[in-house]
Amino acid sequence: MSHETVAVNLGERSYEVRVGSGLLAQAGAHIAPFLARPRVAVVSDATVAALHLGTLTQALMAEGIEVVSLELPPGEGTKSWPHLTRVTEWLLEQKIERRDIVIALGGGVIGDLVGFAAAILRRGVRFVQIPTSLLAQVDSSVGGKTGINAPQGKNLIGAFHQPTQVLADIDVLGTMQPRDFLSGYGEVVKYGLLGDAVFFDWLEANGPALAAGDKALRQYAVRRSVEMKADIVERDETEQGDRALLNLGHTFCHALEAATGYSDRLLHGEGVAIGCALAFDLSARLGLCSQEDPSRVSAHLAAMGMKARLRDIPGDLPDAQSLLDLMGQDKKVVDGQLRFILAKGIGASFVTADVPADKVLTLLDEALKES
Ligand SMILES: O=C(O)C(=O)C[C@@H](O)[C@H](O)[C@H](O)COP(=O)(O)O
Repeated sequence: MSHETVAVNLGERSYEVRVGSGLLAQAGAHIAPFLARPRVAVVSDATVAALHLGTLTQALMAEGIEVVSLELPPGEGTKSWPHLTRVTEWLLEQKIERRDIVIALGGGVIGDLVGFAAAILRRGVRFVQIPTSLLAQVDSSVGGKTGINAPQGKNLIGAFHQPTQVLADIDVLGTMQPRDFLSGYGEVVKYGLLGDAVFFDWLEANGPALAAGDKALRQYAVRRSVEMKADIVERDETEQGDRALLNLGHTFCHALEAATGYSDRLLHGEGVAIGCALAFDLSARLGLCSQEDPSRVSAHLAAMGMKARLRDIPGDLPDAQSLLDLMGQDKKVVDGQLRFILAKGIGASFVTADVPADKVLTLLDEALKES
């Protein structure tokens, strides 16, 4: 089966992201060249393990690789200290050495948690990402942001630790629930909005067919998203500047996720999509882009059947000031000053600290009152 390769060029931390059909069933052949001895540890969640761990195990064993595996509970609650402790102590019990490879098989939660465990185990072991959700394939498996959540906010504890390889098998997206798939699509839209207007045009034309299951369109969307992420990460691996562009929509999203208790009320990619719509609304209000741009963003999200406005989040939300206070824990805050990703148009985002708090408050207040 054919696959495409996107290189992430980071000197001695460089690696490839392979995108295509049938990669899971060939994982042994892809991973074997990196192994110092024929043994790997796989960490997954119970839902993903039931669907894909058997295929992965067979693929590894076919190459003579011994497999030990651990299954964790699915859900955002797993990105926490207790499960980090469990993973790291299990890897130590399995005598995983520095030159071994740990495999993260799952969505963003498993990738972030296992990547962080790999970063701190014996001061750093290598790991391979096998992302099984759209969100993980286009975003969280690439770029080396690993970590867990804190009561104070999402992803507040973590490390930069690049994977050794990423295997994004398009076929596994076929087992995703539609809501989870569309949540991942929120991150795909983000790439068009932040830096590639032509890609956003393409998504407007092809998004519905892609969501309906067209594999060639899915492969293109994943590959293009990964290319864009790789390009930004190569320029700024540790988010000193440009990498913050990948946070388009996330300042609002992180506050909304905290306000909804990281629950089923709002999935991460849904929050990113709503956050992107709010960032474009704010940009238009500040006179940075035309009023047509936020309308186009909301129209595309609505056409995809996605949440696009605050009113689409079920249940009550806190008031505008409380949401603004939640944004205060954002990792982009410098000297207590919030930084936003705003846009001069579709595909033309930039990072700025020059956003009056009263404009954000008014925007949120009005959005909360929409019915
Ligand atoms: O990789 C990055 O850099 C990103 O910001 C990508 C985001 O889409 C991703 O959701 C990330 O986990 C959020 O990062 P955070 O630093 O705001 O927690």
